[in-house]
Order: sequence, then C-alpha cells, then structure tokens
Amino acid sequence: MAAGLSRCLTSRSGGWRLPCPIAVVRVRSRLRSSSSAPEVLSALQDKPRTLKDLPHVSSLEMIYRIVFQGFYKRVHELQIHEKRRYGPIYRDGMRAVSVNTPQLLEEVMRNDDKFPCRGDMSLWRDYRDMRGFGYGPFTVENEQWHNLRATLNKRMLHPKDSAQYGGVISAVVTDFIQRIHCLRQSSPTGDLVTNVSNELYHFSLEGIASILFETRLGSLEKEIPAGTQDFINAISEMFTNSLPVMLTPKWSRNLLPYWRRYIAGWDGIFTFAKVLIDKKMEDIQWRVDNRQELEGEYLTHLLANTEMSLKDVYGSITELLLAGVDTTSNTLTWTLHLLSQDPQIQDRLYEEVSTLVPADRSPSAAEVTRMPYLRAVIKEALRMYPVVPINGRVIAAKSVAIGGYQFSKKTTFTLCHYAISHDEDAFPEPFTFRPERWLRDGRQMPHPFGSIPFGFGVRGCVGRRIAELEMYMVLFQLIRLFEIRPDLTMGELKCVSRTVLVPEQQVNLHFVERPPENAA
Ligand code: HEM
Repeated sequence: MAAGLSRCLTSRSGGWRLPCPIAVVRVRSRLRSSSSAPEVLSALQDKPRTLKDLPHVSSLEMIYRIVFQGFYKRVHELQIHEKRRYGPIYRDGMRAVSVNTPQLLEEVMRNDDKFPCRGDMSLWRDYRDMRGFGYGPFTVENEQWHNLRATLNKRMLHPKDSAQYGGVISAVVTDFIQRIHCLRQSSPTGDLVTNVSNELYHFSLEGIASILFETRLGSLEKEIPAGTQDFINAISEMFTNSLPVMLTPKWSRNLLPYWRRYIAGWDGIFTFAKVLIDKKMEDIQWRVDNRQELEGEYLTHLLANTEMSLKDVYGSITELLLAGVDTTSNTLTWTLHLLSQDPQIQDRLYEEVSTLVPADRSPSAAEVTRMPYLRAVIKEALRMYPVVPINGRVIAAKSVAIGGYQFSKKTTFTLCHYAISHDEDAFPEPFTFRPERWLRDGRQMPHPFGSIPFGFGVRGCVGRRIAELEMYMVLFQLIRLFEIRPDLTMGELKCVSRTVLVPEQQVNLHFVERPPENAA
C-alpha cells in the first residue's frame, strides 16, 4: 500500500504533449549494401525504443495536477485522465514507467523478479526504525522477505488453509448480523443503518483478530471497546497523512502537522497490536508452563513453529492486522452500495443464496466458495473499486522489454490498476456493475490481467483466501436476511483515494427484512 502511494506520486503527473507511440516499436527493415537516406532512416528506426522515447511527465506537472488541479484525493481518476493524454505507457518525473492496459500489466508481472519489490517503502520503514519494531511482509525485502513469506503463507494462503477458519468467521458473521438487527431497530425508520463502512471496519477487525489471536475483541457488541475504535481511527490517520508526508520535504516535518499525525497514527496501530500480541504470549506461556497443548490460532503457530524474534513478530502481526481491516471492509461497503443500486442483480444473488443452502443453517466455507454468482458479485465490486487502486514493481534483476520498449535493470513500473480495470476494451461499459462478466457460462472471459485486485505472483496478497471467505460469508447472510436499499437522502456516492479507495461520504443503507417464509 505504501509503495502504491509512492506510485501515486511518481507517476500521477500532468503533462500536455505527446501522443502515445506504443504501436511503433521497431520497423523491421533490412539494410542493403548501398547507403541512402531511406536506408539510414530505416537503420535508425531499427533501434529499439527506450525509456527516453516515452511520453514524459515532469515532477512539477505532477505536483501541479495533484495540488492545484484537485487530483489530491482522486489519484485513481488521474490514471484515466493521463491514459487519455499519454496512452498506455509513459514516464513520470521520477522515472517510473506507468502501464495501464491489461496486456502491459501482464508483461510486467510475467517479468517479475524472484524476490519481487513494490518500490520504495522507506516511509513505512522510517517509523519501524524510529521505534525499534521489526519489518513485516510489506516492509521487508529480498531473501528475508522470501523467508518471512514462506512462514506466513502457511495456514493462510491455500484455500484449504482458509477453510479451517470457516467456524471462526461464521461466529463473527453471526455477531455482525446481530449488530445490524440492533442498529436498524433503533433507527427512526426501523431498518436504516448509518455509517455502514464503520460497522464493516469493526466486522473486519473482529474477523482478522479472531484468526490471528483467536481472541474476540468485542467490537461488535452494543458497547464498542474504546481501543478498537481508536485502532480504526489510527489506521485512517496514518493513511490520510501519508500523502502530505510524501509530498513535503523532510526538513518540514517538525514545522507542518502531517508528520506528527502520521507518526501518531502508526503509534496507535502498533500500541493496539502490541497489547494483543503480549496478551497472547502470556497466555501461550501459561499453557506451556501448565503442559497444555499448543495449537489453534495463527500467532501460536508462528511462535511455536518458527524462529521469529519478538521484534519481527510485532512487525509482521501488526502489518497483517492493518492489512485485514480497510481492505475487506471497504470492498464490502462498495458491494452493498452497488447491490442497493441494482435490485435485479440483488434478486439474482438472493436466488442463489436462498436455494443452494437450506434456510435453517449457515453455509460452510466450502459452500460459499462454490457459489458462482456470489463470487462474481465480489469480483465485479473489486473491479469497479479496486481497494488498492495502484501498485508498483521494480524489476531489478534484468533488463526487460515491455510494450516494445527496452528498459534497463532496476526500472520502476507503476501499475495503474484502476485505469486497467476500467479499460473499455477489456470491460465494455466499464462503469456499469455487471457481475455476469465473471460467470464461466460459455461467454468470453475478460483478460486475466484486466482485474487483479489481490496482485499477482509470489508477492501477491497473503490474506486473499481469508479476505474472500470473510466477504462471501457475510454477504451471503446479509442477502439471505435483508434486501439492501439505498438511503435516498444521500445523493451520488463518489470515491476518494486515501491510499485505499474509500467512499467520499458516510454510507447509510436500509436493511429491509425479507418476509419470514423466505428468511433463514
Ligand atoms: C479485499 C481484500 C484485500 C485486497 C483487495 C487486498 C489486496 C492486496 C494487494 C493488491 C496487495 C499487493 C499485492 C502485490 O503487490 O502483488 C496485497 C498485499 C498484502 N496483503 Fe492484501 N488484500 C486484501 C485483504 C488482506 C487481508 C485480509 C490480509 C491479512 C490477512 C492481507 C494481507 C496482505 C499482506 C501482508 C500483503 C503484503 C504481502 C507481501 O508483500 O508479501 N490482505 N493485498
């Protein structure tokens, strides 16, 4: 995410000049023995194109666009804006190469290094160095990253690993539904839930914490523990202040408020995680002292089966906790919003969830992951609102040819996921919510790199399977019980980029109970 942010800055810039030369790569011509003007031209054209042949955007243009043209909170829209101006591949003022078609994205990802790198993570590392915490999966690089991922992947990455958390997630979903019941009942209309995103932040936090620590935080209870809301606010503070911290010079850190707020955000995040980790470790120690079996939660697995130092455990678990909150919650907010706008799609989803699992029981992890329309709805929501709208890769090991241009080692690429997943060739009517695009019912499937919301390859999202399971399970229950309707007083809902894509305003939704004969 931080690298994504740095990509925002390195490639999101303005400029007004060049048409895109992507189609012109090499003119294959043979030199004849006698020299003439056309032949010399031909020989020159035969030279492979390089970085310096790309359309170029300067740093000043970039700052102008972000600060003065109002793209500060809409860097995802700037991707589309710049794609129209410069074409599918161009260079920004920081020498990063922006790519914004599925084909180019595929070329970059297929050339990825053995130890992929998203880019400069120094902003995140500065905090850890300052406070003496270890690096987690986002911040560590090279061989060390590889070893860490080998450890973290276990019990998380494979679908059968995540299925083991089905029971834990199901319990969290039950509490969430209970909370929705309470909130709607206490609303003036009897069915309105206000600030749905915040409710979903609590759901996601409760979900990821119960997986990592097998501890219930109580953030779905009637009275929410103060610490959980503080943690959610701290994440928001850190993300919100990241962009101004990156835009302003280091020397201004003590003069402007952003750095202090950014650090306060991280302090809040680490303080909360550290309390949970320390508590769990005391519990594990007690079990060891009392010769009780050590099994169960993810953290126990890390501590019992690996050589991780305490410092690194703090670093990794905190990053996992952080990554597990804003991602699934915002995706669910967007999904519910989209469904509320389209009763037909919602009816079709209801038909699936109400027929494939008997009404008197909850679905298993295996059942929800087999529901094609449910999966398609989430996939389409992630296409329209990729929670990580921008990402990066530094291809360090070798020089590569991308889009017909030759790039030297260590070239940084900006992956414009928002523009790519709204590419008209890959997704006709890209701003229309159409889950059917993803159904394997004989239709032509979209380009495989058209929408890769969890990234790709060995550095792809470690929490993907857990995230999907959480989202399928809660969406299943919500749709089985309620018809989601928009709050007509809200007006058009826009999204803003706060490192992750979030709704610009508070989202309220009506959860209208379905008739009892149809409900669970
Ligand atoms: C809708 C939910 C989610 C989305 C869309 C998402 C998306 C992403 C993306 C795009 C990346 C970068 C991948 C790349 O560079 O190729 C990533 C990395 C990561 N995600 Fe997620 N994520 C989600 C949920 C989660 C959850 C629930 C967790 C925690 C269990 C998590 C933990 C991580 C971690 C630790 C990384 C860094 C991996 C590394 O650098 O090795 N994510 N995620």
